Amino acid sequence: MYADVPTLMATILLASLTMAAVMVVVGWGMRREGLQLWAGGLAVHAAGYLFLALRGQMDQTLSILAGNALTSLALALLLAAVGRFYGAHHRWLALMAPPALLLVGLSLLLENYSARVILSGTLYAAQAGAVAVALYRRRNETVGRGARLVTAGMAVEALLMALRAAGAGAQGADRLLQTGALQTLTFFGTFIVLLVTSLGFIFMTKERADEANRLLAAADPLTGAANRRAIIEALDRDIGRAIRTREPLALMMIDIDHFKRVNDIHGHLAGDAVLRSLVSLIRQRIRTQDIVGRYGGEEFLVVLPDTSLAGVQRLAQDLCNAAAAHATSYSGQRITVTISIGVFGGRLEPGDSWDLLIHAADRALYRAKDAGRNRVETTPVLPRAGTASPHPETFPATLQ
Ligand SMILES: Nc1nc2c(ncn2[C@@H]2O[C@H](COP(=O)(O)OP(=O)(O)OP(=O)(O)O)[C@@H](O)[C@H]2O)c(=O)[nH]1
Repeated sequence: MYADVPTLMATILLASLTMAAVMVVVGWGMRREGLQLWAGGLAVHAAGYLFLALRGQMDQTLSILAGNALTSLALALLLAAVGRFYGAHHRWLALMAPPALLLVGLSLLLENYSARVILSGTLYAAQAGAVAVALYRRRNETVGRGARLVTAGMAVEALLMALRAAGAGAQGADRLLQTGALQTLTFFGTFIVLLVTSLGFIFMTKERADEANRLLAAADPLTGAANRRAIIEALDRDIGRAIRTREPLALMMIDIDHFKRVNDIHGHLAGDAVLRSLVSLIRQRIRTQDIVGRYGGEEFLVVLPDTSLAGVQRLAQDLCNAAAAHATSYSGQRITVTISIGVFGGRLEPGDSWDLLIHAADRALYRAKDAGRNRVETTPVLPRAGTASPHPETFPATLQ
């Protein structure tokens, strides 16, 4: 099936304009996400196709030069949009080099159709490939599937354009301008890529906003640690994994000693600063897979997957010493506190639940307080038998 080229061009033009309009609406007020740049790229793409489609009804040189330079500029804007999404600084000179190069090259090759297709196809392929590579490099920083759509779409576009250039090189014929299998393939391909990548980019911004909201909802606003619900959910999830893998799991319950005095002597805001600096002290010492969460006022939980009792004991003692040696500066005052830590560490069995672990760590903490504070107490034992639910009020709705 060979399709009529002007019809295909008009379809791409309309699709570009429609997607640009959709992005302007979706991205209103989100300038930093790059949606506006992507929409600008689509609008420029539409303008490029208008010049290309009007060949025969306008000056041919203008149609060729403007049509191709604008198409290349559109791809440069898409690359800029991806850069903006990741907060990178634009290197406008490098971005504008391909359209400028194309403009100069095509002016010199006006009489040679296949050379023009080879040049433009090669440059478009490089530009689309650059977008795919930029996204692929940042794959670990990206949440969701939107970026994968854009990466795949741009890789396909690069391939199509390379094919187009190679086809022109092989055929060396003016046939490409008319309807032909390759021509139809590249136009249909570009049409699909345009829709897939634009939707993918919208998903990217949406997924990132969702992730930011999710993190915000899971964080304790004062300290930035996971909030009570989030830390219990993390503990519950890691318990399930530890039971499956038979790896040990550890839990620390950390409580600031005589914290009431800090508030009474230095004020509540100074107390808040102490809480924040304790969390950063903990964070400096734990691994990336460990999670710290605020369980209550001045009580924190740290969940440590794949950690033995001996390992967590060393870490807890180190934390205890570090906290005692640390002073929080707050409006000219230097506030020192000590902490007590109750630790559970060991292997779990099917049926063990998060409230058992919290109960075990809580009991150890109680012993640490009882033994004079500023110390670590550990237990490898869970209060399994006859302990129905020591903290029934702490069940988050999602875990019931
Ligand atoms: N500044 C501040 N204080 C808090 C916050 N949440 C709870 N607190 C205070 O933490 C203190 C906890 O006091 P207690 O439970 O008596 O315990 P403690 O004084 O630390 O004594 P021990 O735990 O027995 O060593 C109370 O004074 C609470 O007001 C908070 O977000 N900010």
